[in-house]
Amino acid sequence: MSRTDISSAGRWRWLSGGRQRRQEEIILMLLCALSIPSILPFGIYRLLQGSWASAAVDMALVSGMFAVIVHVWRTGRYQIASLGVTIFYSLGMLTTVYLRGVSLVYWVYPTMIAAYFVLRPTVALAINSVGLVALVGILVSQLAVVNLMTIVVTIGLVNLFAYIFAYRTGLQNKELHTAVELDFLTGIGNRRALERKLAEHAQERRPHLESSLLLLDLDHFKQVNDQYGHAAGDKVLIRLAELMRRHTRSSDRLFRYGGEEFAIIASGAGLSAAARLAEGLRAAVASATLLESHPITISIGVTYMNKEHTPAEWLAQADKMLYAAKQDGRNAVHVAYGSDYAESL
Ligand SMILES: Nc1nc2c(ncn2[C@@H]2O[C@H](COP(=O)(O)OP(=O)(O)OP(=O)(O)O)[C@@H](O)[C@H]2O)c(=O)[nH]1
Repeated sequence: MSRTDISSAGRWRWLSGGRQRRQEEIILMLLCALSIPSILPFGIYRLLQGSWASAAVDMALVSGMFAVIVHVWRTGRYQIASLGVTIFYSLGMLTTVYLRGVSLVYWVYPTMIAAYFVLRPTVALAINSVGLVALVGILVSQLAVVNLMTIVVTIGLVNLFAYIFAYRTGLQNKELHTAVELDFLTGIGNRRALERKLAEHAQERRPHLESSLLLLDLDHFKQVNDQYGHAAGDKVLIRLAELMRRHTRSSDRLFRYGGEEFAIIASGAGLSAAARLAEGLRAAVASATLLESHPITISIGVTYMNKEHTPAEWLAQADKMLYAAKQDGRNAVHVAYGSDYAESL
């Protein structure tokens, strides 16, 4: 885990129950948690007034929010819960307006905006549009056309602005994520991207999606820098990344995780396929001209990403193999076979 990840995880630790949680989970739980004190007093007030139907709607909303918090807290699953909360909230809001009339239409605005916090903008817009049509159906007999139009136009504008804001924020987040995870020199993933991909694979529940990890290191790269200069060294790094791209599948993920250290997550590759890929890469680099008048070679350590082990253990195992390849005289591939690993050549 990078230092930034550790510090942001620390910031949310009190909310996460000691577990690392996605931002979406926390937003959904916070939204539900804030809804409870916002709705509960009205539910109690209506109970005291004897407005049983309205009180029942309020109490159902409060109980629903509480159930969602418990579900997301325990399972970490937020996608279906987000959709469920939005639909549940919208139905509650419509029922309240139906039961108590137009004076409660103010609840429509925060309810609809909340949808953009927990759902993709297009899904939120679709649900809110259906909600708006239903609202018009409820209010059409109670209001003059001009008043109904005012409500429709203001709700429409609130949705339009919320949609544009959510869409732009999503786009910026995506761009930021891409930029933060790219190696500026070679254009492949950086260490942060590698750590995220390893963590994702560790959490992947489908057992047939196996992968292997290759760690590659340029041999005697210091000599290249010392003899030809840093710019020539940079050119070698760029050319090596290009060669790696050509020799891997589009589903494989490439990273520069250190100065002259690269990694590949070979998707769908068991240990034998990964060993063949590593050997092919080693031979391709040895026979390519990455630097004119100077032979360039790489050493590679390979390990199977066994789900019984952690990302840190995969990295340590591959690093051990890389070290062994260096000890073996370099320009070599070492593969972690043994009882710990699922496959052998
Ligand atoms: N040009 C360039 N050089 C880099 C970059 N990052 C690290 N290096 C160089 O990579 C070299 C790594 O040297 P060492 O760790 O001694 O490894 P080595 O010379 O490759 O030796 P072995 O790994 O043992 O084969 C150093 O000279 C670093 O300056 C970079 O971004 N560009």
